Amino acid sequence: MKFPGLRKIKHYFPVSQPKPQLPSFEVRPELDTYIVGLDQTIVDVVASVSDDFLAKHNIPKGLSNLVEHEKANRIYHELVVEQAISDHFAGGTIGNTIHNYSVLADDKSVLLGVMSANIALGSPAYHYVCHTSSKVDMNRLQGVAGDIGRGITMITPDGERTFVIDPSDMDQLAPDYIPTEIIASAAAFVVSAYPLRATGQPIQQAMLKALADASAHQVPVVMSLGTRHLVEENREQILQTVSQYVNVLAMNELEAEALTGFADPLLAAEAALEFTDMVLITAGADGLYLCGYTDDEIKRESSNPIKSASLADFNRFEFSRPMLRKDCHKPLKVYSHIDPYLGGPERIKNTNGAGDGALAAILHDMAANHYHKQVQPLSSKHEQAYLAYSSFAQLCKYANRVSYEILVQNAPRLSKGLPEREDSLEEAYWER
Ligand SMILES: Nc1ncnc2c1ncn2[C@@H]1O[C@H](COP(=O)(O)OP(=O)(O)OP(=O)(O)O)[C@@H](O)[C@H]1O
Ligand SMILES: Nc1nc2c(ncn2[C@@H]2O[C@H](CO)[C@@H](O)[C@H]2O)c(=O)[nH]1
Repeated sequence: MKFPGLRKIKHYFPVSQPKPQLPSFEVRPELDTYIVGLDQTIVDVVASVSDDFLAKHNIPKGLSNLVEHEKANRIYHELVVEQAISDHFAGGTIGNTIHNYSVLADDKSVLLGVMSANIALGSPAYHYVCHTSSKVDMNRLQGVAGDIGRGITMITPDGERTFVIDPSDMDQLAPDYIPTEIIASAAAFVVSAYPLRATGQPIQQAMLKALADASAHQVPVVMSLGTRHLVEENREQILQTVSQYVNVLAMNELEAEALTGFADPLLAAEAALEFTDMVLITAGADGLYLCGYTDDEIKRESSNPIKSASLADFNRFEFSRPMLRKDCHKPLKVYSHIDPYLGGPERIKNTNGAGDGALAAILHDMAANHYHKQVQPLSSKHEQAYLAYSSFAQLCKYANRVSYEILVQNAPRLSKGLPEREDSLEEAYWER
């Protein structure tokens, strides 16, 4: 476990102690710190297209559109003929998130989903496996006869990405392949709302089983919302699932509006905190917001400039550490916001996965807290039951930094961790 982007070290974080056992790629619940993600396994087929191409095929821009196999095939072959396809990347919003977690934390994660039982060279499954970190444990995947999903990722000249999803066998994950004992010892369980649109498919039951397992074992549940029209079309079901199971909700500002009715991210976060414990809202060129709860008795005042927007002085207590609402004697809502790192890259060719990257950073910090608590249970860092190692403000810095890295490398999965020298983000970030 690498330390998640540090300020000045005040607490001992034992990362250099050698592990007593021989290393193993398979997760060992009693020994390892890891997170578990459940996803529809998807390979992203990346192509450059014009806005006219989207209009011609009647594809709403910026969204993830589930289409029937015939239509996806027609579009795919047209792109092949036009030589518009530039790459195949492993994708899936949670696959990306846990891969990025494993790269950032330099530690293990477990992927639950399906995989083609026989992988042919150049097949979607082949590309998926080639582009996934070896620290992502794929031993728990369910083998299927057909292909994993194919997500045609169309990048328009403005850098926006639009998906056409051809599911193939990606929704065949059965509840029998949910390993309760692995989820029970995880530092967090992460899932997206996408399976909720796979009506009548086995993955819905599998997801419910995993959510129930995580809740039963007090494993924090993290959910990302996916795409705006998914939220519009399944709003009631999502609200019910979030209220029942979810501790950390991640979404962009469009999804937040579809869920809460508020276009303003702070008001959307305030509303969402009525049914979950922490909210990450990414807002493109406006940066990101992280909001949640702390106990009024241990709140910490920010030394950053105090900002007002739709809520007055909203970031006043952003130096507090997040807690579950149920663990606070007197819950206080805390809000933090950050502008894009260095104002964002000079030129953005592809925004795909920037939000997933931010969530991976939050998960790293949550897992670091879990790790630290296991090895330093008497540390003052654990006098209260905190959800993360760092403060809201520090989490924002880290998440924002990771999103930037995804944007500059034009791919949703990190190929390497953040530069060592930036393990102290403070100097590198704030003084430029
Ligand atoms: N145009 C931009 N300029 C500067 N920073 C940006 C821009 N777009 C995105 N970012 C950075 O990336 C983060 C996440 O971006 P965004 O809100 O687009 O995520 P998203 O829509 O959830 O993405 P995805 O679903 O593809 O993962 C932002 O919070 C910001 O830090
Ligand atoms: N699981 C899942 N991921 C998706 C879907 N549509 C787009 N994505 C992924 O979202 C990622 C970007 O956030 C891409 O890498 C896509 O593969 C979907 O329907 N299900």
